[in-house]
Amino acid sequence: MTEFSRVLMVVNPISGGREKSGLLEEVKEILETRGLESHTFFTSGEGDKQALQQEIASFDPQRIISMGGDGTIKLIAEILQDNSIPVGVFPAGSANGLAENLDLPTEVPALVDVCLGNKFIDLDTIIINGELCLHISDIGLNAALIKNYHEGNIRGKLGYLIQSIPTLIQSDFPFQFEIEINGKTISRKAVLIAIANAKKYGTGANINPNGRFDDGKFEILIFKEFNIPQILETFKENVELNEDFLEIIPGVEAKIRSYKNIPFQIDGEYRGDIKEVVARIAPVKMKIAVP
Ligand SMILES: Nc1ncnc2c1ncn2[C@@H]1O[C@H](COP(=O)(O)OP(=O)(O)OP(=O)(O)O)[C@@H](O)[C@H]1O
Repeated sequence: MTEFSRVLMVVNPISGGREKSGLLEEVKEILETRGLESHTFFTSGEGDKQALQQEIASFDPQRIISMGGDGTIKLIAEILQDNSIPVGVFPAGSANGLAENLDLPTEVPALVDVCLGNKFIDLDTIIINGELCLHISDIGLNAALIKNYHEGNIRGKLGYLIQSIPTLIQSDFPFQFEIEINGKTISRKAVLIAIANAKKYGTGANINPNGRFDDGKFEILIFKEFNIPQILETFKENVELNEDFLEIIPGVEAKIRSYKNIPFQIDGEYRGDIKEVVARIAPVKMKIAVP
């Protein structure tokens, strides 16, 4: 028996390039069978923050289900600003970076069970250059790949794969960085530096094997070389990465500087070529339903 009655579905109708009316009907039917009242809010891509804020204020949901990609979860997090309303995640985006880390079931009824269940994590959130980050942000080669992916025509993992070769040829890595963390300033040459709340990228690559997204910290991941065997290692269940490839520094506040403008991304969205990244753990946590 669920101890609440109002469920708000927040649906991005275009996420992942997938039509989802059938999926939505299936979920709504399950909610109805359980005697739950549901509303559906469709994002439009414009003015969503204000419109969703109004919907939450008027419907007063006790549970929210996000049906979209990381951008949709982020929209909800920006509005909630605390962990009072638990959020269930229905992965329906192009990469689903956060969901990849939650070990969610794939069958619809089982996923609805998780979204409505009583097991939660208090997800840390990071503010990076003034923007909320739930999952992973990075500067360097991966962000260059995301930039080229968004400029290309092919979506999904194949699109990333197709963009990887021109990205590698065009990019003049390694880049020179200066990193301020835990009261120290260090210099490093790296192909990319990530600020990670989670363990895995949306592609499934396990780049931060000891990371936890509810420990009040993030990890700075310094990838020092482009090493294909080590990259392939990140797709294994028990990852062993050597220090010549990856250096990991946990922290709550950090500044990363590059001597020239290089691509930067937050949660899979390219955010321009920049020279400085400032990150700090935010006081706000997000309550996410997990299996
Ligand atoms: N109805 C809509 N039409 C166009 N864009 C929309 C719509 N609803 C939301 N968006 C945009 O979709 C983005 C969020 O997408 P989301 O992360 O949910 O899915 P995604 O498939 O992973 O996205 P992307 O393919 O951009 O990575 C935001 O930029 C938002 O403004």
